[in-house]
Amino acid sequence: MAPLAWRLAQRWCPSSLQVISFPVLQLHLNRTAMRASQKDFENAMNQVKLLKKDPGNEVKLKLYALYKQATEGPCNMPKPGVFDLINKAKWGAWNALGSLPKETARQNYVDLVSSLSSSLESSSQVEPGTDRKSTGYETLMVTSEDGITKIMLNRPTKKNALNVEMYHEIMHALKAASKDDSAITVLTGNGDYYSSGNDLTNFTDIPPGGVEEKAKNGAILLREFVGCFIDFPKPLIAVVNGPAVGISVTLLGLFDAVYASDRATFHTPFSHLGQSPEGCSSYTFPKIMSPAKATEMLVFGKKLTAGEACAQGLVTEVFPDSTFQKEVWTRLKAFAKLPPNAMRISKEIIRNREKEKLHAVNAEECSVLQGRWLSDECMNAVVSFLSRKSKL
Ligand SMILES: CCCCC/C=C/CC(=O)SCCNC(=O)CCNC(=O)[C@H](O)C(C)(C)COP(=O)(O)OP(=O)(O)OC[C@H]1O[C@@H](n2cnc3c(N)ncnc32)[C@H](O)[C@@H]1OP(=O)(O)O
Repeated sequence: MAPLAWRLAQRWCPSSLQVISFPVLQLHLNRTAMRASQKDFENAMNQVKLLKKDPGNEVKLKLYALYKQATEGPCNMPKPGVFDLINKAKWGAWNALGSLPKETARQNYVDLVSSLSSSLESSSQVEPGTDRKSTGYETLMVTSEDGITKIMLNRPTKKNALNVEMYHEIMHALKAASKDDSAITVLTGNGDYYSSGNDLTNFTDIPPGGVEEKAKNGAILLREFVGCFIDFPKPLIAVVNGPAVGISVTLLGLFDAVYASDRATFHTPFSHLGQSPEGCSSYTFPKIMSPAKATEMLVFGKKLTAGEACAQGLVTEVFPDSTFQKEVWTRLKAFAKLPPNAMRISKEIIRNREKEKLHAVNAEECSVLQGRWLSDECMNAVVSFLSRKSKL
């Protein structure tokens, strides 16, 4: 039997559509809207065939899954048997997209192909300057157009859990976005989740210095990571496409606006995990929603619906999932046309008053968490998840 990689390579462009030779320039000029048209989608399928280099199995599975979701909707195949490795991998990737709307899948497919085209050198010419894609990210899809830099968490099969690489890549993408010519920056998730929070396998890779060194390194990384959100100079908007857990929720207190699908939920189960709040939430949440409501979330782990989170001020506005992407991106594109320097300066005035305090809170939270990570309560919770005994 041919190796898995080769057999996937033969199937990664699942369309039977004929190759239509639209120039790549047309693809970019056609993209007057953030949402991909059917023509963009077809162009992207053709682009895939022109890639010179193999993008690897993980990407090919993503392409397959997004294609199926865009054309057929949620996974409708029965789960293949354990020995049917190829179809099981494909089924897993498609199924992980959950109820992601077809239009969003189509847009994500186009974005993914576009980022591949620039990173893997398509054999076609890409017109410079019309549209920019950041390259080289393993865990993110970063695009920049219409004055908006979109940073999309891109580990849908792991519910966009943040592994160590993703923490670094987000910091890198934020630093790049702070200097690019976009007016606003958006963070969102690919697939059915916004993010399931810290990747619990981050706890498994113990360095020679043991668990103490691991906890110390984790606290240093977390402090730097949250610091990037505190200092981010442009309007930063969260487009919460689905459930959000842990650090992906706490960070929302540092965003300038939070738009959520009515499918989204907000869950900070720190006590269940033997941990404590981060992302400056011990300071921002009581201010945003009252100390008692913040306690329900951060201490007792109460999960909020999008409507509840909006009523408590954590979320700016909730949209029906069926129109979420359309309504939010229309609004964001209008915001992105506002004078960028005025927006930056207004944000600075609001944020500067709080910056010193936020950095101090961040430092304290990281130091407390460093201790929590060494506790039996935390270790037991992580082992329990990793040995598949528990889920939220
Ligand atoms: C530098 C360090 C900084 C640390 C900062 C600290 C932050 C604190 C937090 O963020 S606390 C929150 C931690 N998150 C969790 O505890 C979530 C754990 N995940 C779950 O409970 C569930 O996966 C779920 C409820 C999110 C989704 O359940 P569902 O049944 O819909 O899906 P699966 O469980 O089958 O998930 C699909 C695959 O994704 C893997 N996965 C999901 N979330 C995580 C995660 N947080 N860490 C690691 N892996 C995760 C899951 O294991 C499945 O993988 P598999 O297909 O290989 O089995």
